[in-house]
Order: sequence, then structure tokens, then C-alpha cells
Amino acid sequence: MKIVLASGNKGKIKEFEKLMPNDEVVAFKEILGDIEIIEDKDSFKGNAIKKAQTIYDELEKKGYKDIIVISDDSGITVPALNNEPGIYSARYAGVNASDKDNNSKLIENLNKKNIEKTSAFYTACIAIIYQNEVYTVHGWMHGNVINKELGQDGFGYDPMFIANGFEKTLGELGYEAKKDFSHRTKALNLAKKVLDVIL
Ligand SMILES: O=c1[nH]c(=O)c2ncn([C@@H]3O[C@H](COP(=O)(O)OP(=O)(O)OP(=O)(O)O)[C@@H](O)[C@H]3O)c2[nH]1
Ligand SMILES: [Mg+2]
Repeated sequence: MKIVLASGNKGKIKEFEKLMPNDEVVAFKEILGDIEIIEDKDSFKGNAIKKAQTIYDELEKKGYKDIIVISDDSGITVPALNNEPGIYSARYAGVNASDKDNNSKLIENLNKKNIEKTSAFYTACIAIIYQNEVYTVHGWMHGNVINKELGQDGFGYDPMFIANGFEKTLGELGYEAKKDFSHRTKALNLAKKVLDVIL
């Protein structure tokens, strides 16, 4: 099955490709080139729908029919920091912030409150659009964030996140561990059930 991924995040694209080995997953950029989508909604769901709808509409304009578009809006929420960065995770340290910049900002804000470790969770909302119908599903992963980066694997905040039941960060454990219980895996398992019904 050919699925167009409405994401420009290389870490996410890699994860989707691994999670859907039997499908042809194509990042939108390969078909449409660069498109900037302003994520101005107030929820993961709102932004996920906006990303999927924008790409779906552009593909339709180009004559693509019966296309399945999937998007992912995700982020990490730290209750001890007033639920920051949440939907602003990708731009916590500013509009064009790198993962490194965002991690530094999170470390800085944890240190300001003298927090070495505190509970946190990831959310992923996946939106699916097929034949102009929109479907959304969510997945979560709970654990703790720490005020330092450990390990090189994963992307984004993974080197700072220790999932419940583990001693090491996702940056140290690597993707093979993360893929069994991540927010994205859980949301995608639900998305696959939706696809089974609608296709
Ligand atoms: O360590 C992480 N492991 C994860 O599994 C994960 N999932 C999300 N995130 C963070 O949340 C932002 C999403 O923002 P986001 O959904 O707007 O994505 P994005 O802007 O990077 O790409 P796009 O899909 O919108 O094109 C990302 O940049 C990351 O910082 C993660 N960090
Ligand atoms: Mg984004």
C-alpha cells in the first residue's frame, strides 16, 4: 500500500518506514518538494489534521487519486514545567531550533527549578486522510526526563527520556527497544486498525 507521509522530520520518517515494512511509505517532499505548513492549532490533533489535509489537498491538485496521507504531530509534556513544551516541542528554543537547542532549553528550565528527574510523557496524534475523510488516533509513552543527555540514538528529546520500566534513556537503548512501546508505535497500531476497516 502506498502511503504519503505528511512529515519533514527525518527521525519520524525513519520510524514510520520501520513500523510499516510492508507498505510503501513516501515522504511528501519526494513528490511535492518543500511545503511549509504553519502549525498554529492548539492541540496535537489540530496540527496533525492540518498537516495531513494540506498535503492531501496538494496531491489532489496534482491529480493524485485514492491516496492515503498520514501525518504525525507529537511532543513531550513535562507537568513540573507547566506542561511545557507540549505542542511546541519542535520549536521550544525558537522557530528554527535544532533538537540540540531544544534539549538545551529543556535542561536549562529543569535546572532553574533544581529538577534532576521528573515525570514526563510523549504524545503522538496520527491523522489519516483517505477519500477526503479524516481519522485521528493517539498514543502515549510515560516516563521521566532527566537534566542531561545520555546516548546518541533516537531523535529529539530521546537522550533525556527514560521510559517507565527502564533504567536507561531512549538515546542509550536505541530504536529496537523504543519501537515496542513508543507513543508513535501505539498510535500507529491504532492507525493500522483504521486502515484495515476503511481500505
Ligand atoms: O525524542 C523524541 N522522540 C520522539 O519519538 C518524539 N516525537 C516527537 N518528538 C518531539 O516533538 C517534536 C514534534 O514536533 P512536530 O510533530 O511538529 O514534528 P516536526 O515539526 O519535527 O516534523 P513534522 O512532522 O511536523 O514535519 C519533535 O521535533 C521532537 O522534538 C520527539 N522527540
Ligand atoms: Mg512540525
